[in-house]
Amino acid sequence: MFINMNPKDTFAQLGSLVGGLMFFWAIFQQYFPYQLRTYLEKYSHRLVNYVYPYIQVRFNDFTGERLMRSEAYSAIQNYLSVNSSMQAKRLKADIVKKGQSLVLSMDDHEEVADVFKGVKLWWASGKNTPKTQSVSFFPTSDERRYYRLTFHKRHRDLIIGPYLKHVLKEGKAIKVRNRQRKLYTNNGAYWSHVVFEHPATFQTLAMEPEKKKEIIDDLIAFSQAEDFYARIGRAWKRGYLLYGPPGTGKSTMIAAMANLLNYDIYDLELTAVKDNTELRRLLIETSSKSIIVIEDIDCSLELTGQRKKEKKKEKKEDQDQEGKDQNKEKPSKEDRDGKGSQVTLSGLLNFIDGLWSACGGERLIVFTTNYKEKLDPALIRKGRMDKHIELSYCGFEAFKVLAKNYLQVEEHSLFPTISNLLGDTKITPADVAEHLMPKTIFGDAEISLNSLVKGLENAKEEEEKKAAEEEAAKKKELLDKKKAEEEEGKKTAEEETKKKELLEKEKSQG
Ligand SMILES: Nc1ncnc2c1ncn2[C@@H]1O[C@H](COP(=O)(O)OP(=O)(O)OP(=O)(O)O)[C@@H](O)[C@H]1O
Ligand SMILES: [Mg+2]
Repeated sequence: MFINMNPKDTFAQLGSLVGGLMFFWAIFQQYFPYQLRTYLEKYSHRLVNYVYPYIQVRFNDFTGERLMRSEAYSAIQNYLSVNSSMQAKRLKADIVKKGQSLVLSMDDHEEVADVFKGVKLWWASGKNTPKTQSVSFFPTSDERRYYRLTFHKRHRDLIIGPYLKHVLKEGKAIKVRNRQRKLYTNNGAYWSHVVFEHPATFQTLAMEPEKKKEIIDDLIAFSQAEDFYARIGRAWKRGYLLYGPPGTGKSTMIAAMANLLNYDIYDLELTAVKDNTELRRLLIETSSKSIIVIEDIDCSLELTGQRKKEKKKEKKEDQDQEGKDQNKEKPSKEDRDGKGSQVTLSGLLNFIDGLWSACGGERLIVFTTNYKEKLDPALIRKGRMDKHIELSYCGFEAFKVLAKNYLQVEEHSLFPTISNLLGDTKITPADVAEHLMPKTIFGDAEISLNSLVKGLENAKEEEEKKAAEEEAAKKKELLDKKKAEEEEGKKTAEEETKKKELLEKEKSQG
């Protein structure tokens, strides 16, 4: 009768046989005296347990008196989505990420099998419909769903312990992967968010392949290092400093990081934060699996007291020095509306090191700047900013990534010329990308590459002109200095002779 059935089903059949017998008992129960009845019930349960060596665990979708949605139920639902879509015949589909993807789960009264460390077990879905008088073809809100896990009692320790832990962890991870990610920005002391849908990935990011691989490996190692951080007693966070000229891909890299790790982004505008207390409050509100970004840290952190004065002086000197250089000073909010943030460097440092990071884990902190040398060394020391990544002008390897992405071209006769020109010129990936944008509706690669060559030649010419001008200015400066020195020497010599003459005159008179 039970040939070709899995052992659990065989026992289930046996179980229903025993159940049937018990049903008949129930009918006759009424006619038996009470004591005899309880005696029989006790032994019938023992008999069932003896014949049916499987354990069942039930996970309801709502738990507690106030009927809270069970976290375990939704984790199990996510965990079973892969098995369900392969094994179950009747499935339920749900849309996540605002219509971007479908998640399948098994329909009511379906069963799927799973294997853990060589042990087979079964998950069945079911629902309890409340006993009501009225008959309805539509689902009622009182329906309670559940998952029932069945396994052999000799695997009790393995399933109750490691297996269920594994199910919950995996289920939560799948949920995180399926969730709609968010980009948070602070409006004063409060975060507001929009859906984060930046298409940048590390594949589309133009930079040398080895450097890119190193960063990806570092990020993945971090995201999987929960146990390691717990073991060494450090908060699970990591700081990145991205520095380089404007248009070299700092912001693009942050988006690629978020897309790689499936993290949310908190874009913190420091100049809009009133003081350290507000800063702390904002940071405590950030969730785990997120990147906290402070862009242009050199511009946004206005320091109070002595440091502020020093910084202003420094800024002025730097501006004098850089002159017409492509200086991209952004006015701070203080400059814009006359009342500024009181956030101090020490407040910021406390936030990076501080206890706030103990609540929840998995956070990246990313600072970007165009001028790394302007930053206070305390801010960027190891342990605070663990990894310093320079994003620089476009080299040939980075160009090849852009050519492949923008033009779908991996080889071209113009490549050697472009390679030479890139070696001699400082051009940002943003400028290269602009040349590679399709110029016609057909997106002719030849036209784009020629435009780039022309752009590079112009840039080279300008750089040479600038260098020649600088050289001439330097020469002139040297000449002027020499002239001034000569004149100074002449002046002192004249004064000396005058003094001598005066002395001699005094002597002859005396
Ligand atoms: N390395 C790169 N790879 C791919 N695209 C890039 C890269 N760098 C720049 N771009 C392109 O140039 C544009 C500007 O880049 P991005 O905003 O990332 O620069 P940034 O370094 O953050 O500049 P800023 O210092 O002004 O904030 C992006 O939209 C992107 O398309
Ligand atoms: Mg940027």
